[in-house]
Amino acid sequence: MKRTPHLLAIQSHVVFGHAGNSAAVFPMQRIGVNVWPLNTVQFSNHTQYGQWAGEVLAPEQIPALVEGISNIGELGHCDAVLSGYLGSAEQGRAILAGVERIKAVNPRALYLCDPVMGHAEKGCIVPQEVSDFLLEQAASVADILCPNQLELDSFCGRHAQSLEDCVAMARGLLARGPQAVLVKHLAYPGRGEDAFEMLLVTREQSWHLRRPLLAFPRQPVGVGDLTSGLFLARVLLGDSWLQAFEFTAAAVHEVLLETQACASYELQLVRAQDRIAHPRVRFEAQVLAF
Ligand SMILES: Nc1ncnc2c1ncn2[C@@H]1O[C@H](COP(=O)(O)OP(=O)(O)O)[C@@H](O)[C@H]1O
Ligand SMILES: Cc1ncc(COP(=O)(O)O)c(C=O)c1O
Ligand SMILES: [Mg+2]
Repeated sequence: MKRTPHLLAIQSHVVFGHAGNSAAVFPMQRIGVNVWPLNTVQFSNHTQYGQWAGEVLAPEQIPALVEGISNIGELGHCDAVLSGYLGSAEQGRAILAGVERIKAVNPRALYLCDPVMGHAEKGCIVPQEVSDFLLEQAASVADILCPNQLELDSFCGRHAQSLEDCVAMARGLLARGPQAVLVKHLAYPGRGEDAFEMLLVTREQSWHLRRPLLAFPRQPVGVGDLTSGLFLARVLLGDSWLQAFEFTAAAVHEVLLETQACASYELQLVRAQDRIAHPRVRFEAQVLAF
């Protein structure tokens, strides 16, 4: 029997709705991964509501919790670490120490970093020191980086001019150490207006994928977290980079279709659960020549 992978997911938790772990944990479990959620913050709701209650986890809790898992002899079973929304840069440094510790007992373990940097206009609020930490420290430790366009641009210190430029920028990130860069959402000048585009760049190949752009009165939050979580889960389940990319695009699209059909601002993960596990749609990624 195939072993069920184990994944330590370190990102935000919201009591109401879906962002961070509250967007990623259930879908990853639903497709067959044992998830160990470690919540960097516990907020009442995601920050794009403009107000929230709750607390940031004290950074010393991260090594303490990793130590606790080590003490019961389970740390070596961790196949991957995922990090997303961070409450502080100190939390980020504690995560990197945890990743180092896990890799020492399981050198095959992967680290996926979703460099959530915030989007002031959209109301996603992340402290500046967190962005600095992601740029200066996390990118070189990650095996997989999952920026959106804004985060890719921040990493490179300039705005992408074209799709080819996005590939070049992602290759620049690969040069820092990661094996794969998944750009969850492209927004370069001159792109088509009718599609939602994604990009996957590895050392060997680059792929571009289009899925339909859906209209929402308010853009749902947590789509990025759902995307990075499903991508890592599928890689752990044995998919190639390309298979994981195409599956993720299809499963996320299914969630958005369900969310749109319910006219909901929050992702409809429970209602879409069977469609997450067995997407009805399929999007084929195209190999890029450049
Ligand atoms: N198919 C789609 N149609 C329309 N909007 C989408 C679709 N897929 C994702 N989105 C939206 O696109 C945005 C992606 O945000 P972006 O900043 O690129 O990544 P992240 O979710 O990591 O913040 C989100 O607002 C999400 O709700
Ligand atoms: C608490 C929290 N976590 C995570 C996110 C990131 O969500 P997304 O996947 O849309 O980037 C947000 C965005 O507002 C948030 O408020
Ligand atoms: Mg994001």
